[in-house]
Amino acid sequence: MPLPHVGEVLTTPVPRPVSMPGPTEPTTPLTMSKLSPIEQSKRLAAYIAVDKHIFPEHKIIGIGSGSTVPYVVERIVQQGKELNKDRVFIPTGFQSKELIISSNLNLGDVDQFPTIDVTIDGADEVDLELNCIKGGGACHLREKVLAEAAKTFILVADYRKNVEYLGTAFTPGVPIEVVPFAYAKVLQNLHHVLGSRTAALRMAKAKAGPVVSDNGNFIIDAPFSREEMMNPYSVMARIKMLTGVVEVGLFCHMAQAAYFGNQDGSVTVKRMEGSQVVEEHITAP
Ligand SMILES: O=C(CO)[C@H](O)[C@H](O)COP(=O)(O)O
Repeated sequence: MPLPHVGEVLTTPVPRPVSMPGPTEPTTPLTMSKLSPIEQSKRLAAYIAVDKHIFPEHKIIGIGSGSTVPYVVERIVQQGKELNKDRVFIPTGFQSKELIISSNLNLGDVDQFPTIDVTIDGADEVDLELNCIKGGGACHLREKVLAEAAKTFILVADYRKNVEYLGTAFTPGVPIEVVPFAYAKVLQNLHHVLGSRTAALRMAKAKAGPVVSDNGNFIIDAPFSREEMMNPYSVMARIKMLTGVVEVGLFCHMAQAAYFGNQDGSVTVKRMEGSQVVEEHITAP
């Protein structure tokens, strides 16, 4: 699939259910769709990330969680059955597992494929150095395993997630997965040892009681000060030392690039070049 160039008009088939045959799909500019502006920007970021990073030689692909990732899968499906028949897709949780199955893609797991060619995932926020907060959907344990297993780890998000420092717009705090029997002790340590005074157990919305992750664990959301979040690695390391913590939703120095769909139809790309993060803009009118 040819890659879009800066300034190129990116066109795409009109989305349809993946199981529906559609040999003669009309081509419509990407930004002329009925999606809301936010959804359009998520889709733009996802499509460009797939075009730039998922190549025919990539056979083992990690699929993240959240509301941006369905557009990643939509674009991968558009690469065609021939390319996808020899690929295996590894999910980061229940949602992406269902997405892979309903898109008629081959499902695998990271215990069969501990090395992944490319993982593409969403993010709750990404900072200047490509560190990110993940776990707004409580999937960050598996997400981190798939990010670490990947030769290339790519983030996709809308413009609201593109920030200077973590914790700017995403205010609930750092998502922390904990084993259920240890949650009260971990909370106490967060409050009194690490100084996250308002750290709280994440409660379910349509169920009485706490959110339970795909791994059967609880989630704590722990806010930290701006000053502390300027060094997310240190925050992550201190939380991870607490007994009972399974994983922390701070992904530091893991992503090679992040794609942010903007309201004006452009995409901001932040990518690692050596040890520097460089930023560029791709226009897809
Ligand atoms: O970390 C995650 C789930 O645990 C998601 O990737 C994150 O919440 C982003 O989701 P969205 O694409 O809906 O903004």
